[in-house]
Amino acid sequence: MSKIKVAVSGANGKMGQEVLKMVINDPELELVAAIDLKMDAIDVGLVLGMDTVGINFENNIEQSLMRCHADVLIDFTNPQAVHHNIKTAIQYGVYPVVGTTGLQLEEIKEFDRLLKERELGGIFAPNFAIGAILMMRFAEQAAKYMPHVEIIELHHDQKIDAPSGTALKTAEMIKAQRKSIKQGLENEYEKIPGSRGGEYDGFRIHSVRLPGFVAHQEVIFGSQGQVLSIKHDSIHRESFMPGVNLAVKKVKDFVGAIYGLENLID
Ligand SMILES: NC(=O)C1=CN([C@@H]2O[C@H](COP(=O)(O)OP(=O)(O)OC[C@H]3O[C@@H](n4cnc5c(N)ncnc54)[C@H](OP(=O)(O)O)[C@@H]3O)[C@@H](O)[C@H]2O)C=CC1
Ligand SMILES: O=C(O)C1=N[C@H](C(=O)O)C[C@H](O)C1
Repeated sequence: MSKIKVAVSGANGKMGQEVLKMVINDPELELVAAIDLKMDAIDVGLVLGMDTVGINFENNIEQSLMRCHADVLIDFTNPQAVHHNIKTAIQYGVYPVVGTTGLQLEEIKEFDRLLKERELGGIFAPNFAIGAILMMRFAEQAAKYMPHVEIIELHHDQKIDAPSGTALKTAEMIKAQRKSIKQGLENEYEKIPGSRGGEYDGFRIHSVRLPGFVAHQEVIFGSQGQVLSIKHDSIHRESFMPGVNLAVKKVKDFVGAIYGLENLID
């Protein structure tokens, strides 16, 4: 069986480096490009602290995809870069697997249309950790019975977007399960603006950013005389790798955009 040729964008980032290791160590995958803006002509292995692997970092996605004939592009960049990278992948007939957060639902719909035009699949997953997928699923179920809810997500202090993609996806799943409720007192007020967090469909999302954290989320449900807490912790970025690996291996089975890893693991 031929190997799946993989290009990685955001390859020198925190997630990108973890993805490079995962791809290099999987005999079914072949790393064909490592793209990152400020990196050029340095062997990937040297940056990862390994032996050379024969693939140099590149900083121009168009030139890179034209050269490398990748099957799949894995993108972990940032909300500003990801749109262009996905469009470029589709243009070159490459299947995108996207972990970058900050994309709007409207943008994913637009990618769905572009992917279908080219008969390609694409996977857009705000979180690739199986535990996080279960946490979201359990929260979705709980919202039917305990509709009063708040989300607290906690991340490292290098994270640019808030709330996290995971918190937004959880909020969308909760919204689909309950009638909108404007939670809290009518006349509650904030002595410091933002104290009650961001509002989504009448409930609150709180974002904590501190050194020491990786990626964590707690969904808290409250009703008469009881609270239910559903919590997930990614304590290392390797937690995301089995999900990314699965997405790379399954993306060619789809046409159009798949939003959420849960759609791959039923
Ligand atoms: N879906 C999931 O399971 C997960 C998603 N994420 C998401 O992944 C994204 C990346 O996270 P993280 O690795 O922590 O971030 P980092 O900032 O560590 O990495 C992003 C990398 O992308 C580079 N970059 C910026 N613009 C481009 C471009 N146009 N082309 C190629 N590379 C570019 C950056 O370079 P420079 O630093 O020079 O700007 C940087 O090296 C975030 O959106 C985060 O929310 C994170 C973890 C899990
Ligand atoms: O930036 C991160 O680190 C993470 N981003 C994703 C998100 O925004 O949900 C996934 C995970 O939480 C880590």
